[in-house]
Amino acid sequence: MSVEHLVVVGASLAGLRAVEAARKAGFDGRITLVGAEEHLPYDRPPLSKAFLEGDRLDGAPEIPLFRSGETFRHELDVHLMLGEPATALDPERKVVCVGQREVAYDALVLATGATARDLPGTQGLDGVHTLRTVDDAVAVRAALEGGARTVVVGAGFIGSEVAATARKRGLDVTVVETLPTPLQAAVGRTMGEICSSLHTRNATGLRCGVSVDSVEGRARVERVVLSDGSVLDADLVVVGIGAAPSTGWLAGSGLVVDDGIHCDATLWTGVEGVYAAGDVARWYNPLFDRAMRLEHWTSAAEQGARAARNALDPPTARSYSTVPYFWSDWYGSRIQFVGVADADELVIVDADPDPGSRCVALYRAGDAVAGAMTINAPTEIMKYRGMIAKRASWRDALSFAESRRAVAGVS
Ligand SMILES: Cc1cc2nc3c(=O)[nH]c(=O)nc-3n(C[C@H](O)[C@H](O)[C@H](O)COP(=O)(O)OP(=O)(O)OC[C@H]3O[C@@H](n4cnc5c(N)ncnc54)[C@H](O)[C@@H]3O)c2cc1C
Repeated sequence: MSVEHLVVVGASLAGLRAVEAARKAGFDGRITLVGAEEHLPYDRPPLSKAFLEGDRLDGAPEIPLFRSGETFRHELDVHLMLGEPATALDPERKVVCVGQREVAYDALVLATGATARDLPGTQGLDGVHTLRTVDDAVAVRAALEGGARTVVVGAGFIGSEVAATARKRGLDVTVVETLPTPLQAAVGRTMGEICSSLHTRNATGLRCGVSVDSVEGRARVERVVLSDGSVLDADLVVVGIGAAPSTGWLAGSGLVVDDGIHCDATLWTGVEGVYAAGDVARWYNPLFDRAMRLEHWTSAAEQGARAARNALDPPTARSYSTVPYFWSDWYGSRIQFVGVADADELVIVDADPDPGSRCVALYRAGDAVAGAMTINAPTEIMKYRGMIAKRASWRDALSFAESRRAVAGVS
């Protein structure tokens, strides 16, 4: 059956790319984009970076929108249903429920992303925030503008970026992390230690290997009590302890959901006409021969486009494979990572101890390069991404990295 109505649930990066790809592929049927937030699709990475720094005096930070409402309505010819979440999916009747309405589809792309995890016991306490949406970012930014003593819980990307921005504003900041180093889950312990030094060189307090016992205060947060008994005074607590895929509304739909919506290599859920993309999708990545769920900008964008094309024409569906890639900005340094960190060996090819200078590390799996991390070497990282995709040998990757070290050293 040919597709007359494409419905996309989740109006953010993956959902937007799905809509754009459908039109680019020449689809001239109806498209409906359903989004829980009232805002048009906007870009999340700036929310923990430039958006928190902004110095607009009118107190109205600009939302980093991808496209105007005009573009959605006229250029992309999309029917927008914003401000209300989809609450159920009935794949037998091919219907999505949004409030009291039923939206019938021929093809469906699920792009509902992820929701920030709360710190248990902090509900209802003013001054405690997660950072996932632009509304969260407005609240955090207002607190930073007020000069808050800031405690960040979790030294992952988002927590560390918030800490860097708060320090840039000259605020007193402490980051609390349960693991021995920041970013450990993503880049491993050794590279996590190098990331630690970015915090400590910038006078951010870093408390690793401890957890939060309680966050206390009357109506507002006043202090954070740690598992070693120490107490941090705080006006603002930003919780960056990860996100969970937004799948609750799919209960009873028959889709396989377990830490993400399970999909095959073509992003198909196994249910007729239903595909998934972005942070919510757990798909089989042929390049690594394993199922993955990524929370990275690049893969969310690419998956959105691929899922829509496949949903519109299942017989010609193509698989989506990728070398995972993310970046993060801390204190003016750009951290970039490609591939996977669970490797047999890590070699730090280049690590200059000076602040702001470059660092390059490679991860070996068997006799191939499986991952690479750089700090302040933006032109190099994509070379490693290409090598991982082509399954380049470890020897070749290492000799390339060494040759680049020589070049960087003399320039
Ligand atoms: C603060 C922040 C900084 C980041 N920085 C970086 C970075 O530097 N580098 C990087 O690689 N990645 C970064 N990321 C990750 C990147 O932004 C995400 O990977 C990307 O946004 C995922 O896009 P998505 O469309 O899959 O999901 P999301 O962006 O999470 O969007 C999902 C949308 O679906 C909506 N939704 C949820 N449930 C429903 C429902 N039932 N019905 C309708 N709508 C629903 C949500 O409200 C949301 O708008 C950052 C993320 C955040 C939050």
